[in-house]
Amino acid sequence: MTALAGESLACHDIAVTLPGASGPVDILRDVRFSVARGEFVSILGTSGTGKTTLLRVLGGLLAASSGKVHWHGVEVTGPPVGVVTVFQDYTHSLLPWRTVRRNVALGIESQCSREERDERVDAALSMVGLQKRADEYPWRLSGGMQQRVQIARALAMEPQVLLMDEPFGALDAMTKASLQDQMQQVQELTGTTIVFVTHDVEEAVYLSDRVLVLHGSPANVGLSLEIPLSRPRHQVTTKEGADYLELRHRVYEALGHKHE
Ligand SMILES: Nc1ncnc2c1ncn2[C@@H]1O[C@H](COP(=O)(O)OP(=O)(O)OP(=O)(O)O)[C@@H](O)[C@H]1O
Repeated sequence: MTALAGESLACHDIAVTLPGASGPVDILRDVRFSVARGEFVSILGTSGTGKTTLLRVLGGLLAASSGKVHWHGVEVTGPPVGVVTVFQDYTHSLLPWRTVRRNVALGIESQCSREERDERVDAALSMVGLQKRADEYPWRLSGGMQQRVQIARALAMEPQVLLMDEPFGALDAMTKASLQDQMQQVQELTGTTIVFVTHDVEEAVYLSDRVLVLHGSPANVGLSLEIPLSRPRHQVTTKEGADYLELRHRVYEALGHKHE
């Protein structure tokens, strides 16, 4: 199958059934959508709807029970080169005996010369504002900084697609807002396609070009909503706009929160 022009990832009728305590459980059914190159797509849904499961299928970390994922028109049968996943749990993904710099280098060590590796690590650290902490150990850094190290590691791999599973879920509101803005800048600079799982409606509307809401059991895409807010976006002014509030309202409704 050839990819449509500008298409990056595409899900064709994905279904996932997983073993449950009392037999197989259908988690996802008839999930179909595509993500354009350079697009920022968020996936929302109530707890347990299958967001992480869908992200794992997209990243080739879990095989769908039926249906296919295509990456530039080629079927995904394992983690594709160029598609990198960032998880919420930064504490377990950083190696405490390696400095920040050497943690960031982890994914590219065997792939490039020392000079190129150093250049890519420096560029990634600068994108997340951590150049000055490069020679420290990650356990000396705050939670937000540790998550930035994990993101820098993914960026050093120069991915075409970043799959992010609630990357800011464990952070306080101020740190989260600052990382959201850093992600906006990184995407503007690199043109990376981002698929972003979150529980946070405000975060999804603020960051995305499109929001997908999973619903039902088994779940499929209940809402696919374009977010045509101008960029760059601003934490205060964007969120005060009537268009932002209307989009946020529609996402809440799709999640089942009705205003009486
Ligand atoms: N390895 C597994 N084996 C069996 N069932 C699983 C497995 N992983 C997830 N599940 C089940 O699949 C369903 C969807 O889980 P998933 O983690 O994808 O949901 P989610 O929308 O990401 O949830 P949350 O928002 O709470 O993180 C849940 O019912 C979960 O119990």
